[in-house]
Amino acid sequence: MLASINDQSKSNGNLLHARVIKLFSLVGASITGGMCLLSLLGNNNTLTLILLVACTTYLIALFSLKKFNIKVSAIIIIYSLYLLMFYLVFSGGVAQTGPLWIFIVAPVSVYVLGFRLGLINLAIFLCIVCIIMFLPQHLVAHEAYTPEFKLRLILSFLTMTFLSALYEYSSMQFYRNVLELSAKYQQLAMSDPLTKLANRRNASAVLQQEKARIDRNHEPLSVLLCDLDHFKSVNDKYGHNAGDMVLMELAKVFTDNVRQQDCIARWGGEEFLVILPQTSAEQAGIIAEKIRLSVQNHTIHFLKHQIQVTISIGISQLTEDETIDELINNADKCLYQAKTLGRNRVHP
Ligand SMILES: Nc1nc2c(ncn2[C@@H]2O[C@H](COP(=O)(O)OP(=O)(O)OP(=O)(O)O)[C@@H](O)[C@H]2O)c(=O)[nH]1
Repeated sequence: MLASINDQSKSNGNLLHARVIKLFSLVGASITGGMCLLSLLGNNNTLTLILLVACTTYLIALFSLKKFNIKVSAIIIIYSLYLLMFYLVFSGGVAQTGPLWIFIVAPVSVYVLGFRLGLINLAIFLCIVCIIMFLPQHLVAHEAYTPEFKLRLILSFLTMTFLSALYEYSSMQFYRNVLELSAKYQQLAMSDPLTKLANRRNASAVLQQEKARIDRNHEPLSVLLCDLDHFKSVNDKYGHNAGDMVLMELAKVFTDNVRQQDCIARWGGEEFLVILPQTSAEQAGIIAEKIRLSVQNHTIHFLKHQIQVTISIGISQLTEDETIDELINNADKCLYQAKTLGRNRVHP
């Protein structure tokens, strides 16, 4: 149950990520589309063609977000953006303004690729930009920038990268803290503070889930309702702290005697509910007897006292047309029978 709540938080995060990537693609397509028209009017054919390709690529990224997944769109956005920037630095764009656009690469990279991968990609990106700018003209003819311009471009790009990484890192930490905190509060809301077992609310949710499951696969499900015998006298004789200790120890005994897939809950004060999926009443009887004997043979040490307790157990198996309330009521009736027949026993 807790895992599913955490999964839900993560899928909400993914949904937000998908929305932002969608926005990036839309903004990218609109800007490159607009710039494409401007360069067409300015008769710059090569730039027009490149911007048209970029605009189409962003539209493909937007489309692939609906058809495929976020990762494909993210890769398309980032690497097409890099290629466009390399071209703008190489050609100088319009009146040497091309390199100004490289500043958008830093925040987009760390957001889309994440902190680590984003930084690695930015380092490689900057190296390639430097190679383009410092490439000797006699090797490949490209836009020539003054040394001052190149130095300032690199320094301001590094500053932008640092700020973007810092922002991404702090929002990552914040997101992690929120996830941890929400898991902690969910844990508190679903478990019993004394025994750390599932609480009644949690057990009810598990029962509803199991009911929905067996309505489909028709597998048996049984419950054991266990109640401590004469627990009041334990409290009266040894004190309330000793009583608490008994409850905590019993929680361990229960846990040691059931399978991983079973759920043990503190149903009430000194009442425990064991939910046994894929278990018939007959099989549940064997488990109940095992638990009863383990409790009987277990000695609880509290200060200088050695406390021994017993439990009574009522068993009920869920039938096809039965509700969860009816299942628990039946188990309660069996438990009552076990108590009237002398306690320290399993019924039926
Ligand atoms: N120490 C402690 N005692 C609790 C807790 N919750 C319930 N109890 C006690 O459990 C006792 C239950 O008493 P009863 O309902 O009379 O039942 P019983 O003495 O176990 O007798 P039978 O069930 O008839 O065998 C009460 O004394 C409650 O105070 C708890 O969290 N800690």
